[in-house]
Amino acid sequence: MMSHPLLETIDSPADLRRLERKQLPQLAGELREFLIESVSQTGGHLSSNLGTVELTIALHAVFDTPADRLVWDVGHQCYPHKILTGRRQGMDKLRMRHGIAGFPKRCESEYDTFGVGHSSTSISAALGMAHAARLKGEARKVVAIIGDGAMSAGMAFEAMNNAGVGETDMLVILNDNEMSISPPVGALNNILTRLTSSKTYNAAREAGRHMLGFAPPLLELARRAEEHVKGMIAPGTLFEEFGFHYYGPIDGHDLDALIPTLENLKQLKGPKFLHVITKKGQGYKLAESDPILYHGVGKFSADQGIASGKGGGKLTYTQVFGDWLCDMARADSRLVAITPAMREGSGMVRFASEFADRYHDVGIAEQHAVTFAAGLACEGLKPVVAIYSTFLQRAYDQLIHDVALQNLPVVFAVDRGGLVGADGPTHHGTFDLSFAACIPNLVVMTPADEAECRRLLSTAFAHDGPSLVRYPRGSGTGTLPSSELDTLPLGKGEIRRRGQGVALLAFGSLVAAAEAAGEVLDATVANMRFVKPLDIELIVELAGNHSLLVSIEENAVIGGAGSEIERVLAERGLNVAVLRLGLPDRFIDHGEQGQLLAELGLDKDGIVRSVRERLANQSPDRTAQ
Ligand SMILES: Cc1ncc(C[n+]2csc(CCOP(=O)(O)OP(=O)(O)O)c2C)c(N)n1
Ligand SMILES: CC(=O)[C@@H](O)[C@H](O)COP(=O)(O)O
Ligand SMILES: [Mg+2]
Repeated sequence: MMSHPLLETIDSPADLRRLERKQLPQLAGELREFLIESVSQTGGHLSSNLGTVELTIALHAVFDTPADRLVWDVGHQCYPHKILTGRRQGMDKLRMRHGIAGFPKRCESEYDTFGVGHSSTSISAALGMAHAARLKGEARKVVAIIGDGAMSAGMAFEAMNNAGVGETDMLVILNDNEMSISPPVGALNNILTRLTSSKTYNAAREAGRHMLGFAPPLLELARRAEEHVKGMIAPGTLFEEFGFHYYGPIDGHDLDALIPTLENLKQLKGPKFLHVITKKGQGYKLAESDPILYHGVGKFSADQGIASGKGGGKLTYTQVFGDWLCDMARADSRLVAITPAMREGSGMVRFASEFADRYHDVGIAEQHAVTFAAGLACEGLKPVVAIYSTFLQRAYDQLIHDVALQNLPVVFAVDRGGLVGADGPTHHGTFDLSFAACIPNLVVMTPADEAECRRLLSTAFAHDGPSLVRYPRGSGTGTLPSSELDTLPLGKGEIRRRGQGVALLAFGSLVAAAEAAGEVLDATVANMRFVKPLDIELIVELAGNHSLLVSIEENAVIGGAGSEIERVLAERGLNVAVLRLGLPDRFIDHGEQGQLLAELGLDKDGIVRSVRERLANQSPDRTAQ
């Protein structure tokens, strides 16, 4: 690591506030350099953090943090904030087991005012904090910092709608870098582009400094500034119509514009909206020219950049889905595909270019994505919603009310099911089997490997009703899918191995670990494939000739597939011992996927251990069969 003499003197924002204004550009330079070095060694979110260096310095310089509240949206741009709030040295374990989290986390620091990872919560949370401050008679300031992508979500507008009618003091900063993970979409993006590309923007960049940049007489100046900016940029922006006082756009990399503007805004009352223009990847040429590639990175060489694909890597489930989507689209013209702003992560880049008119990126709008799919299905199309498990949580009512209740044939390709690793508890997809299994009409499938994933996607597509195929982040056993679009029988599992006494009933990502454990235990191993409809015939058969049934799933053990198996057995009066293995009733921290599974006893050794312990404690009348 290079030395960062000024940055190394900053252990808290109070240290930063002691610096002279003229030292801040040097601090920004060192902070940016430190970010590139440290993220290249740990992996993490890079482009967004490079874009918020100056904004973060300005916020901590102007506001009295932690008494004043900074509320970051999504939180993937919070590394400069972490570094300046006493966690610089923790950056070498960023997102690693027992290291600091990749997102703001209340239990990690008093400066992390709101836990986050999902987008578009900041304005609501900040409004709540601002109301609380008013009710408690506390003079603190509250600032929400939200990106242009996150701003497109319904939740952000629900909060604006609520905040704009009152006089509650709060500042919303729109960090507009004209990017979501992929290029931004939608009408809001067009509005922002008009605001920032108008002829007056360059003038406004200068004017922003002059109008809000010098203090006395502050209120008079600010009032004039407000009117002036409003009139100069646009006669009435969308945000003003919501009841916010709109300022900007200003250059979010210019500390001389940011600091005086924030100082003045800090003293104005009511809901305020500051539009800041930044560049994703700022200051690191490679990330500036490919902010998508550098949005979320693994380890890489800071000098050389991310090595271009060498090929030969294991096929991921995401790629299996992406290939299937293109093949199925070619075979069936009714297929349309929808992503809520996750084109790259969901494996849809090729589909988007080959089937542009059947591809819909709806922005960060999971609820809309699902109901939009329902509408398409009503008219005879076959929508495929590609969505991360954790983000589907946002659209639970839409899944039930708009899709399942009307028995509409929408396919949910649910990626990142189970533990996702470094993103941690905000992003683990560990509840979907529980929340999907209880929905009538919905078929719920868990492929055991990549080849089966493709076949279950085809099965889902052929099914005349709602269906969900849930697969994990990364690769599985490496079983290569065929190029066919063949299907599997609905609600039928398979026996992978016949053994004695114990039957392991495994779902999806844990079938391979169950098979390995089955070898050690000489147990029967079933690949259950379907959480709904469960293969009841298979369960009854296994209950008849084994003394212990063990359900194994990468999902909350409460309400998951194992619970369903127990329910089926109880309903039929089958008295066989059941051990349910799955995720415990607590949130699982960040860490490497395999390591987390091992710690939770969901790898081969853990399964063997749990089964042996259970057999050792099992009463003799239940082990007699
Ligand atoms: C509810 C939800 N949906 C999707 C995501 C995935 N996601 C994380 S960052 C991001 C883009 C956010 O864009 P923006 O707010 O403009 O921030 P930027 O990446 O440009 O810094 C998306 C889609 C998420 N975190 N939460
Ligand atoms: C912040 C966010 O929500 C995304 O950037 C997420 O971290 C992507 O996860 P994957 O790396 O699994 O695509
Ligand atoms: Mg953005």
